[in-house]
Amino acid sequence: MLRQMMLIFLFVISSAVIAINGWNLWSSWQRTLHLTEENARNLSVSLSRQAEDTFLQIDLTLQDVRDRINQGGMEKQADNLQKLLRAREAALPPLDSIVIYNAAGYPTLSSAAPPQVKANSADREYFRFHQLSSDGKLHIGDVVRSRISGNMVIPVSERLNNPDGTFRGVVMASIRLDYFRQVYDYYNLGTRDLMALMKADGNIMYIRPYSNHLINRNISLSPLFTQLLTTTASGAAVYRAAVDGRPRIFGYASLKNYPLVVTAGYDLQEVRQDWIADSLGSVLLNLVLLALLLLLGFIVLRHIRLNLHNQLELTMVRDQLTHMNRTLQGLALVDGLTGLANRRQLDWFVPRAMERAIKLRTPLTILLIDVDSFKAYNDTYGHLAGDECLRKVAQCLKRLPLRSEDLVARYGGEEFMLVLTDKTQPEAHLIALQAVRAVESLAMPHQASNVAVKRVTISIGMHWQPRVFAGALPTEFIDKADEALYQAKHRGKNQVWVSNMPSSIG
Ligand SMILES: Nc1nc2c(ncn2[C@@H]2O[C@H](COP(=O)(O)OP(=O)(O)OP(=O)(O)O)[C@@H](O)[C@H]2O)c(=O)[nH]1
Repeated sequence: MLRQMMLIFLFVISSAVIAINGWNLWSSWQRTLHLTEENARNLSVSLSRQAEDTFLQIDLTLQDVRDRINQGGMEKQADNLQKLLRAREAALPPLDSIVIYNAAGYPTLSSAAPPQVKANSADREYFRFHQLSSDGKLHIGDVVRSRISGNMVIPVSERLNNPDGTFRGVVMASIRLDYFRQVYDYYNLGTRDLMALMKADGNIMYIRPYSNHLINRNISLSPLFTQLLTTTASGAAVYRAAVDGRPRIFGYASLKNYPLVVTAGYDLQEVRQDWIADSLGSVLLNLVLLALLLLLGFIVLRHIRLNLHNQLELTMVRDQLTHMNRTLQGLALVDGLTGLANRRQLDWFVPRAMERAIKLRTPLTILLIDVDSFKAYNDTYGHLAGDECLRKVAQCLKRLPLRSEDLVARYGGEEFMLVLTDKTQPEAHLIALQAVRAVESLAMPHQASNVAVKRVTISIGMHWQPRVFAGALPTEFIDKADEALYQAKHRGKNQVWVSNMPSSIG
């Protein structure tokens, strides 16, 4: 029972420790995910603001140049425009150059003097865009390598119109890609974490970690464009990056005024590794505590088992001793030849029977039984046959209708005694007569007997006492029965003689 309780206790405690730790780990992981999503979202919003500012400054510069050209023409204010372009380039760090192209695609004015005639841009995507589109909006083109500076740049441009609305050329400000490298490197991120500036159509403009072959790659099939941006302008989510298929915790934000999107993604595996490294200490500590608890539990269990084992052994030894004791007691109280109670038991029993009779005021009877002419039997049939004869007489006496309170015992030699409790005199007498007849009925031949039937017979001296009074001695009873036995023998044997009776009832 104790063992089962201990096992249940250990099971419950270990399950509770494991469950609590599991729960803690799970909530800690959920917290980490949530915090990382928050960080990613904040970072992407911050990057989008920075990009918004950068493009706004360029936008305003281009609008200014366009307005001046529209108002005063190109040729008249060429010098002033040239100065303006240089001043703006110097004032705006992201700028690589500002160039004004004519309708044929040749640079007519540039912040980088002198304008290179060879650097024709008529084939550029942004140039063709403005050639075809007359809406006059700011256009952010694909990343290109500048034919003026040789740098990778993002061309931001506006269309220039003749007074009649026909295409006059393009004013283009190029932003150095390197500028975004500087900005993005400012943030201390892991090697697999990712930041990207993209056009709203999914074209990558800048990506960190930088990879040349990813520039201008279109990832419009990424969940960012197919799902997330269709519902919210900014947010966070876990998905596989389109560029390398690695799962990341992404934050994303669209720019308010420009068709651009910024994402910042924390590598899920790195986040998990950091989280594991952080949690490992407490997990190990808990595991060690659990192991210690289990160890302690099993030591206690072992002690319980040993104690139970010892107790079991002690019980077995006790039972064996009790059994041996009973056997010894039995041996000490039983007559070896006949299996009846022996003299020792009889000596103990008679006073108890007397006490009981005194207490209950019931009669008590003693029958003293003697095998007739037994010396002659021994002499005739031998001592062993004599033993066998005694055994048979004993069995015969055992079969008498006695109660558990009565006792039949071997009194000594060829003599037996019957102690009958709570019997009326006729009842006791009847039992005595039954005993005499039963032995005679055994029909054991006894040629040397001086009893006429020439069989083994017994004589019984009976003493019946209606009341036993306090102070009476066992010997008084036995003596009376002995006297009666004497009478039975004297009067011809094979009969019962009742003490104080005038004649035997044979
Ligand atoms: N075989 C055998 N004989 C025993 C045992 N105990 C006593 N005897 C014998 O029993 C006989 C008793 O004989 P006695 O006391 O002279 O009396 P009896 O011959 O029976 O004559 P009555 O009593 O007058 O009939 C003795 O010879 C004992 O040796 C015993 O355990 N086994």
